[in-house]
Amino acid sequence: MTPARVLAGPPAADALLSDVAARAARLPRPPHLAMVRLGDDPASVSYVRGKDRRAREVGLGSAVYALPETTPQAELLALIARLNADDAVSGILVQLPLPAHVSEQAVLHAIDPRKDVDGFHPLNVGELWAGRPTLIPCTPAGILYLLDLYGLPVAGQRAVVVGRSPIVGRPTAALLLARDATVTLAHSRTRDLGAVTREADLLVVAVGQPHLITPEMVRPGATVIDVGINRVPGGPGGKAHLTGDVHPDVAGVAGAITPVPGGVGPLTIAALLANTVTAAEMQAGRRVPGASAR
Ligand SMILES: NC(=O)C1=CN([C@@H]2O[C@H](COP(=O)(O)OP(=O)(O)OC[C@H]3O[C@@H](n4cnc5c(N)ncnc54)[C@H](OP(=O)(O)O)[C@@H]3O)[C@@H](O)[C@H]2O)C=CC1
Ligand SMILES: Nc1nc(=O)c2c([nH]1)NC[C@@H]1CN(c3ccc(C(=O)N[C@@H](CCC(=O)O)C(=O)O)cc3)C=[N+]21
Repeated sequence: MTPARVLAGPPAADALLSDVAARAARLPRPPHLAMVRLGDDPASVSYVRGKDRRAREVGLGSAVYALPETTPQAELLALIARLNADDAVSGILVQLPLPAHVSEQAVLHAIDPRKDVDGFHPLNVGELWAGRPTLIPCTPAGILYLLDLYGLPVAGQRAVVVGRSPIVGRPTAALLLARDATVTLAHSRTRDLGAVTREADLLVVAVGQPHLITPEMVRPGATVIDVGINRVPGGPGGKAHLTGDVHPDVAGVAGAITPVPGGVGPLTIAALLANTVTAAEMQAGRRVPGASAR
């Protein structure tokens, strides 16, 4: 079989970001993204830095609130309340995971749903599952953008999503359903995972286990989206390197596949900035919530 087509993320992200920049330039003032992170987890620091840099590159305002790991929940909620009330702030992102003394649920409920550029507020989650998406979680939005850009069909496809987290698996399943795929959502309690994944025309894997998906679990010709980002030892010079949830040999079976790194990750960031512009457009009265996304 011919090796799978590689669905490269960076060119797709650039295409989305050029549209983001054009939409931002049409607004009366630049959309502004406020990002909050607690503590100094190296991955979080690096992701937030990447988002901040890309935001500026496309003409968005951006500010990072780097708070100590020990910040009390009440203080974090007070900051969110200030950002909610500030008309100059279009979008708010609180980087996850949060330290154990802070309730993720309390924080996500506190963000104004119209500024919720992660799409994690229960109001936006509900709209997504009702098929009326407004601010869509960034990784699922990025995956759909990637599929559309590479001309891969979604409607009518048998889609299997492995992983049911609130930030990736669940909203991806909801979005694929809104786009008329026939969706199965698999997880750690799924019996005979391989039998389920082999049914997929479109397989999305968001688990966090290196090389969980092996070639015999994939239907020949399927499209495989590898969301996993795992840091494993044994990279060049003995350093850790990044690898996905999908075994590299799957490229010999699949019809199309996303690499890690350089696949879904860059689209996640681009989708966040697209959401920031969407939020700013809604706040400027230029867009009706619910009239988007499909
Ligand atoms: N590229 C990007 O932009 C992003 C990448 N990621 C990466 O994606 C991966 C997943 O992240 P996230 O969703 O936050 O992870 P979570 O740990 O929150 O969720 C993992 C999910 O995988 C399921 N799972 C665990 N083991 C198995 C198994 N053996 N078989 C089937 N399902 C299993 C779990 O099932 P159960 O619910 O039953 O426990 C759970 O639903 C990570 O590697 C993360 O780094 C995350 C966000 C963005
Ligand atoms: N509130 C919140 N919103 C998020 O969207 C969110 C979050 N919290 N917490 C953590 C996860 C993870 N995430 C990624 C974003 C970009 C890359 C990315 O750009 N990855 C590059 C490589 C990056 C590297 O080299 O480490 C790539 O795949 O090519 C990865 C992962 C967003 N998340």
